[in-house]
Amino acid sequence: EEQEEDVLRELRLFLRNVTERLALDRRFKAFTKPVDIEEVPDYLIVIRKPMDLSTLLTNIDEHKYVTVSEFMSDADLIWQNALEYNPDSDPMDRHIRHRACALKDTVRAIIRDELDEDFDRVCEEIKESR
Ligand SMILES: COC(=O)[C@H](Cc1ccco1)c1ccncc1
Repeated sequence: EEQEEDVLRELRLFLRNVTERLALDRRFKAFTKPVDIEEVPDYLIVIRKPMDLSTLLTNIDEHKYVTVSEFMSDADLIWQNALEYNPDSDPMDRHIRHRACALKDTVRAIIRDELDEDFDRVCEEIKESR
């Protein structure tokens, strides 16, 4: 009902704010747009589900997420894909993996510090009811 749509609107505002703050962080520049398949032709062979911060924003606007947990599953793909596609010991791979780990830790810290657990529970109840 209307109260539920008010809750999901607030969820989208929270998720947009988190995602935009990540996209402004210079460490996460490589994660802001999809990996360029022309530049990296084997990327889709290795990575089954590409994800990036701009796609998270599109998903939010398309009402794809009813809970923070659903958002986190896609957000986690960004750093997981980077660790998987860039596993080597060369400095470039180590650099993107360091940034991937920083992204993982930063998302978790923001959610821990800023997501109200009662609000999250209401979102989970809406999800269960649908
Ligand atoms: C999330 O970004 C990536 O996984 C690409 C993969 C990539 C390899 C070559 C071109 O792009 C990346 C970008 C910047 N620095 C390292 C790797």
